[in-house]
Amino acid sequence: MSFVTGAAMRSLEEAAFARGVSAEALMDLAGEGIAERLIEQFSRPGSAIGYVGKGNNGGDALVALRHLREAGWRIAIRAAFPEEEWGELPRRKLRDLAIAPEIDVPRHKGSGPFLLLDGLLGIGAKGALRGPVAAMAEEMATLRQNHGAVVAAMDLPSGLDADTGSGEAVIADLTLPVGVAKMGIASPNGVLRCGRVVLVPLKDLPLPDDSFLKFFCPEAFPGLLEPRAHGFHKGDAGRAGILAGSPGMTGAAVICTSAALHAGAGLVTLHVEGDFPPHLLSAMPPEVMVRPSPDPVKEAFEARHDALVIGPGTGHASQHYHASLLEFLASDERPIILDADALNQIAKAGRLDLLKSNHVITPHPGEFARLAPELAGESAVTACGAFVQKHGCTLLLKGARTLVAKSGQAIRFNPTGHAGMASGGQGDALSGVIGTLLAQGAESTDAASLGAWLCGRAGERSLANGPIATASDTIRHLGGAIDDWRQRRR
Ligand SMILES: NC(=O)C1=CN([C@@H]2O[C@H](COP(=O)(O)OP(=O)(O)OC[C@H]3O[C@@H](n4cnc5c(N)ncnc54)[C@H](O)[C@@H]3O)[C@@H](O)[C@H]2O)[C@@H](O)CC1
Ligand SMILES: [K+]
Repeated sequence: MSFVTGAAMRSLEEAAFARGVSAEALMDLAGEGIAERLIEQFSRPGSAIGYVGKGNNGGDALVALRHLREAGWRIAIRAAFPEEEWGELPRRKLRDLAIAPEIDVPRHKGSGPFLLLDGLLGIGAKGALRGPVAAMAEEMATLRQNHGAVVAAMDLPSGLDADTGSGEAVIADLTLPVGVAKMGIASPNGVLRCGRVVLVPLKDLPLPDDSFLKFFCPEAFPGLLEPRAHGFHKGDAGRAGILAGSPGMTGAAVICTSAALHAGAGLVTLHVEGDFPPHLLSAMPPEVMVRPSPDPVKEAFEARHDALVIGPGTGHASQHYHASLLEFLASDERPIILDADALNQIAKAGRLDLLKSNHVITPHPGEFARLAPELAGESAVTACGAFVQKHGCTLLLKGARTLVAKSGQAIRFNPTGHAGMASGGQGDALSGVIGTLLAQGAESTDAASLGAWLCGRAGERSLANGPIATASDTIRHLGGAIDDWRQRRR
């Protein structure tokens, strides 16, 4: 599913109108879809306040409020303008609700979540927020900052340019793009202001599939992660060989192997140097086969693994380990994921020529800067595109929103995950999951983007227990994330 510009979105709507779909029907679908998604995000109803401007974006918020009220939420409206100045459609939606906008700043009464629906501006936003719209945006920001309110943006955070993503827009916790994600959401400023992005597909809107940037979600990529046949055996589930951990960084090996197991690998083997502390080996999941050796890299490459994961926590391994890694990489054609210290070694040795189409690399921005210093200052989307034009591997660039790129394919934007996951170990878990998917035969960009989606979703599932998700939390919730993908839960 492509990202679109504001103008392309208007054309899609026009095409739907030409087929006889009414603007009101689209708005009703949008508002209902938004409410459904919001209800899924919270374990119980609370208070929801719709902040509405004059345009159709406010109409989306009003329809969503009606559905939230039916689901047991207390609702209220704050309007930036008197009703006489509103467009025809939002006025109709206000009449359906049969309540009047509040005069004063509302307070959160009762229990449950305190939700603000940002329906001030959508793709009709032009320039900086001004007048009463700016004042309402300020009010939402204060309630978010000081009163624990959660801001959910209808279509876009108000004031965000749909195409460029520029603008001192509302900062949302959750953005619900209507029909198709708008380009601005993937911009650096968009990523900072949108929070989690939960797409609301509209069945009456044809979905374009032609852009250089795609939104990675279950509807758009059917067929990945199919349920297992009854006769499935561990050989079908993939043999993952893992080169991870070194003295002082043994936890990376525990996390990476656990994640590989919980993602469904049939057999997981960890290859480590012989001086790996034995008491730490005992911290390893019992299902993992641990192979200490004077030459673990050689052993890993010579074993019958379907895929290799290389690099989490290997920074303190021996010189020989690093040197033989570069040597074996040059000739092995198996799917291999290269993370963390493996990437640092490649950058240090200036051996980017080793990166081939069977490799998935998963740098964070610091590691990426070491691999491609010439791309410093470029946006993540531009940098990914430029990098894969030069190198044949699949690139997964971590960040507030992870991107996956490979030459000749559209760049994929992963919408899952949240800032509470910003901690050491999450990358080790991600590489274990991707390693499993590669070992099971997934194509490299599918393995990388699905790995990112699953880990992000697992972290989101952990939000039920608080705002921080450690790598162990992510691993614990991987099974639920797999269910979510299969059941197309967003
Ligand atoms: N067109 C349709 O059929 C549908 C539209 N939908 C929703 O409608 C939105 C677009 O609606 P509209 O085209 O009515 O536009 P908006 O609701 O985005 O806003 C337009 C209004 O905002 C004012 N405005 C623009 N920039 C401003 C700024 N910087 N500061 C203060 N005021 C500003 C304009 O004067 C205009 O009155 C979409 O983003 C989506 O949420 C959905 O309901 C689906 C169907
Ligand atoms: K909005």
